[in-house]
Amino acid sequence: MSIHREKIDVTQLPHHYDGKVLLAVIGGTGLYDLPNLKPVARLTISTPWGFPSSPITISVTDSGFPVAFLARHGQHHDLLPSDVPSRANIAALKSIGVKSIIAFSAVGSLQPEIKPRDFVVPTQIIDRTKGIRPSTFFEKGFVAHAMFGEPFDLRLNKLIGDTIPSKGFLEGFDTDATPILHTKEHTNKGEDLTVICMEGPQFSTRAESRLYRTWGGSVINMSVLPEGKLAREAEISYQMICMSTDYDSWNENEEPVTVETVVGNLKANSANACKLAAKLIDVVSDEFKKNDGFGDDLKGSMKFSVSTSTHGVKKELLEKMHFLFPGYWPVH
Ligand SMILES: CSC[C@H]1O[C@H](OP(=O)(O)O)[C@H](O)[C@@H]1O
Ligand SMILES: Nc1ncnc2[nH]cnc12
Repeated sequence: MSIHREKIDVTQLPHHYDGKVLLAVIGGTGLYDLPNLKPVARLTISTPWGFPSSPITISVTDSGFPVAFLARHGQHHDLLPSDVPSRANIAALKSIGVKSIIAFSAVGSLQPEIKPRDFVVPTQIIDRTKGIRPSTFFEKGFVAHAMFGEPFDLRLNKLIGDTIPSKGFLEGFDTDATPILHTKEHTNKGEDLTVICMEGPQFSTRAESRLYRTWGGSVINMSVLPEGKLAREAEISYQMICMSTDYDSWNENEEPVTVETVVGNLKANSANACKLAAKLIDVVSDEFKKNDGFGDDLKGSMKFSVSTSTHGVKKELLEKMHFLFPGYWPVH
């Protein structure tokens, strides 16, 4: 994929895009656009759960494959982790046809071998949020329970691990950093890589950080939940790519993490993050082009995960759910 150097004023782009967009990238702290792609539309989408964090930019790869991009904390990073409108974000992406999401996140490392500027493809999550974030599309009157034992899409996870080399994936790139891509199968001896999701916005105490290490935590952030849960409910395959920016607070020999450290490493590593994002988009778009059901593993899963008899559900609730699942449950 070549770098798209021509600067385009995204505010002047069309506000509609004809056609489905199968892949989305959610950008976290430090990743507010996809500079390697050509933007072709910018959508403002209203959902029954409000507006997303930012307009959704549709860009195309050199081969014309469209990718949606959403900035999790807003274009100017004005949303706290607890205030990210994750339901609107996921619902808006679903409404334009998205089947797979690659979500980027800046994380603290809980393990010495995960160095600042390394990337991690996690396989498990521990929830340390405080229950203040809306974390389901369902509500009183319409009850459903999604599977979440494997919180990330294992097919997407394996595809990334198998096609992007753990070392040297940035070869030839203008950087003095030599990051590693940590994956369960290729660098972690088949052991899960676990992301702890805390509420924030304050960072962890040393005691908390040490506790998470005893729990088997690999990295820590404030954003994989409820995003991952909502993607699961929306039947969208979801994988987070973590970029390590600091050693959190567990290491007695180092100062506890500050935003300065996080932002310093993000800035120094942003070209690497963009390069990795571009590679991942190419790999996933090739998979979609095979047209063999990639991204469809969850299709239909929520239809049969509902506990409430749909005859008893209020019309307004069913209509709201039809934004996500058109045609699933008939409105009587
Ligand atoms: C600025 S450090 C804490 C902040 O960074 C991470 O954001 P994201 O996951 O969106 O990259 C972390 O989760 C916190 O929200
Ligand atoms: N140490 C940390 N804790 C939580 N979120 C983070 N994002 C980046 N570093 C982090």
